[in-house]
Amino acid sequence: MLTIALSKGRILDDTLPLLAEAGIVPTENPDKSRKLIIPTSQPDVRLLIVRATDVPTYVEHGAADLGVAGKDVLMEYGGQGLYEPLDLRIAQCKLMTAGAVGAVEPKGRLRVATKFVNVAKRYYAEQGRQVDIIKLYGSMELAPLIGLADKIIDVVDTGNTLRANGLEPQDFIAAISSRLVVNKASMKMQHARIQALIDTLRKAVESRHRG
Ligand SMILES: Nc1ncnc2c1ncn2[C@@H]1O[C@H](COP(=O)(O)OP(=O)(O)OP(=O)(O)O)[C@@H](O)[C@H]1O
Ligand SMILES: O=P(O)(O)OC[C@H]1O[C@H](OP(=O)(O)OP(=O)(O)O)[C@H](O)[C@@H]1O
Repeated sequence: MLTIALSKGRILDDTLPLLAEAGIVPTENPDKSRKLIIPTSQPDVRLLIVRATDVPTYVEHGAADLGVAGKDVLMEYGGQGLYEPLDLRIAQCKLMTAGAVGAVEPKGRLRVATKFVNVAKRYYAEQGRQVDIIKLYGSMELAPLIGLADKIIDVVDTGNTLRANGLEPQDFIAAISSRLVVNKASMKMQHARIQALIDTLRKAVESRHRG
């Protein structure tokens, strides 16, 4: 059995057409189903529906052989526990700092609200900047508006969410897209099968971006 961990929403929506090119089609619509284990057209391939931030955990521990996770999530998760053989070039955005339009940087310690605590610590450590990191789980844009933090670190695509809340993007941290991740033991034990799937997905990604 090959088990693939995916999260609902944009990753699922953008990954299903790629899996379809490898002949893997869920037997029911995972967006509508309440089931968390979804069989596919291939009797020995199943999908696990997990939270986006949990994908690396499932794959590293071998509960899933493969998964699809945003580079932001992988940067935050850290470690060497997973193979990351393919950039699927889906769910593309940027990891940025952002703050209130026209805000002046505080002289003392900067307060930064984010769900990417490890990324934030690394980023400001590299800059030699003293910061207080405030962990949030969502609605980061609220923090500077309400005086909880001076800045946020979040993913930005169109910038609409920032604009709608009187914030502006500031410093670029990383280009983000979703990656195929593979459990290290699975890669050894089921090498031919997983490599064939990686090759098919790579071709599907390349043909999409050709021309
Ligand atoms: N506005 C966006 N445009 C493009 N890609 C995005 C955008 N927002 C997030 N992403 C990417 O898609 C991935 C999945 O995002 P999604 O919104 O589905 O989950 P999430 O809300 O971050 O996770 P959770 O539901 O566990 O809180 C993110 O990790 C990021 O890489
Ligand atoms: O620059 P933009 O195009 O506005 O995109 C950025 C927004 O997209 C994501 O939220 P999403 O829409 O996924 O909702 P979520 O908070 O439920 O993840 C992210 O958390 C930002 O708030």
